[in-house]
Amino acid sequence: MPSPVPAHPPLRVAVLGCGVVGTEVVRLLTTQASDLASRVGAPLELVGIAVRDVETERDAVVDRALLTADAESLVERADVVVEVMGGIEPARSLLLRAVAGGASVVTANKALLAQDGPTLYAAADEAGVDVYFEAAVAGAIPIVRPVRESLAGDRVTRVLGIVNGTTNYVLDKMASEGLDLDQAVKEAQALGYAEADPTADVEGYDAAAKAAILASLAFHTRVSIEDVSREGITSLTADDVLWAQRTGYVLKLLAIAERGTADGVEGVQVRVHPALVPVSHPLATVRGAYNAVFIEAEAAGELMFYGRGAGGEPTASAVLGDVVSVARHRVLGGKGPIESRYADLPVLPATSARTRFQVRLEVADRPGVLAQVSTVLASHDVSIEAVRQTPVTELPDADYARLVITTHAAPEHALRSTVEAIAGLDVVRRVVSVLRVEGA
Ligand SMILES: NC(=O)c1ccc[n+]([C@@H]2O[C@H](COP(=O)([O-])OP(=O)(O)OC[C@H]3O[C@@H](n4cnc5c(N)ncnc54)[C@H](O)[C@@H]3O)[C@@H](O)[C@H]2O)c1
Ligand SMILES: N[C@@H](CCO)C(=O)O
Ligand code: NA
Repeated sequence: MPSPVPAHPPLRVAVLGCGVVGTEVVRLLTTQASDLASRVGAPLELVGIAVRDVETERDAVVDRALLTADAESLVERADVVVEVMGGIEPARSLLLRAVAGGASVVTANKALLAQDGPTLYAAADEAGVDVYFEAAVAGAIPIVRPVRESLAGDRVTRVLGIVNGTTNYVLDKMASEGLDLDQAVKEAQALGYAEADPTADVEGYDAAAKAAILASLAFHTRVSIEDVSREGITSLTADDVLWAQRTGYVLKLLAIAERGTADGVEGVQVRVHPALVPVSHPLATVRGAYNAVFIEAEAAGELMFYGRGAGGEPTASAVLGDVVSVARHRVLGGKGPIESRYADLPVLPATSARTRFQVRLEVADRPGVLAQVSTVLASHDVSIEAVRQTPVTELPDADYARLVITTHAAPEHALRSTVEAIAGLDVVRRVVSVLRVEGA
């Protein structure tokens, strides 16, 4: 026998946006209504769905009578506002209006939070309502709550994540099926993983937004998207993917936030860029649109959170979890955590990061070349970990060889000047690529 639904008055829920995620949120709110009511202690009554155009064709689960183009008045009739429309405006104004009117909010909008989250957090704190955003980072994976609550007693030192499903899907398809970047992006769009403008995915903006949110939570410091050094995957070639495989790595777009020092100052360093991950590292096994976040904390040690990072249904799971939490607070009292920024660490320049690198070169195939290249590395204090030289067998007349050099950790600025000096050597025909190695 299902337990009887307690006699608390219904909580009014408004959903803003009815696209990939919104449709699934509406579906779960509708089909799981009875279980959700039991878990919350009150029925969740869907009072409206804000859309751009009420005439647009919709999934059958969406009750057309609930559609409205008037999002402003909808938020004023709700106890809980779910924002899944994306973009900065009008999402920001609508959420501020919602909290000012006493509603708690749940949002999947990492772009907004990474750009101007603190304005919303402050307004919600002032109004005594909740802001929950589990879906904003790594879709269905519980990561916001673990970092902001479960790890609140520990000292996080590093967060390393695959937090963009589209780019992971694209890189995986390039490696496993030889698709080119554009073909793979189209597939990711069709599957509902990509942002409205997939440039946000492939140029790393989406991952940078998530990196900023994770860094803020993990290090109790305000980090905005402008603080994140960012590089996307658009300059990666099929050849880069192939050479990664040949040398024992997998190419991934990583979001990295870590404690560090620059000129004796302790702070945090936050960056997004493609990186070679050794095949033996847990992050190398993350395929398709899956995401994973690897956390190092002083007492907990290493933790990895893994699951579906994109797609309507998985993202809606995270949204609904938040809806239940904020709704429970309405029924039972209590409130979720507020913004924690007491540590106020400086955000260090990207050039202060120390990483390993893999440099691929085309060099003259004659004696003494390797010695010249390694002399340049040594004179810049960059230490070599491995070198691999391969003749160019597919071009019988080629008078050059391929050289792949993997370095030990070196500061980014040292590596840049080293590569410049190597490129200037007569025996070097071309610097083909310079990629960071992470997770080793
Ligand atoms: N798709 C995913 O896998 C995923 C995962 C995690 C988070 N998110 C986030 O969830 C949000 C929604 O993503 P999506 O993939 O569902 O996008 P989408 O483009 O499929 O849906 C957004 C919907 O909101 C509507 N909308 C936009 N502006 C509006 C306005 N001013 N008034 C009324 N309706 C408006 C659009 O018409 C569209 O139907 C974004 O913030 C996105 O970053 C998406
Ligand atoms: N476009 C995003 C959606 C999930 O935030 C991705 O590909 O990961
Ligand atoms: Na999540």
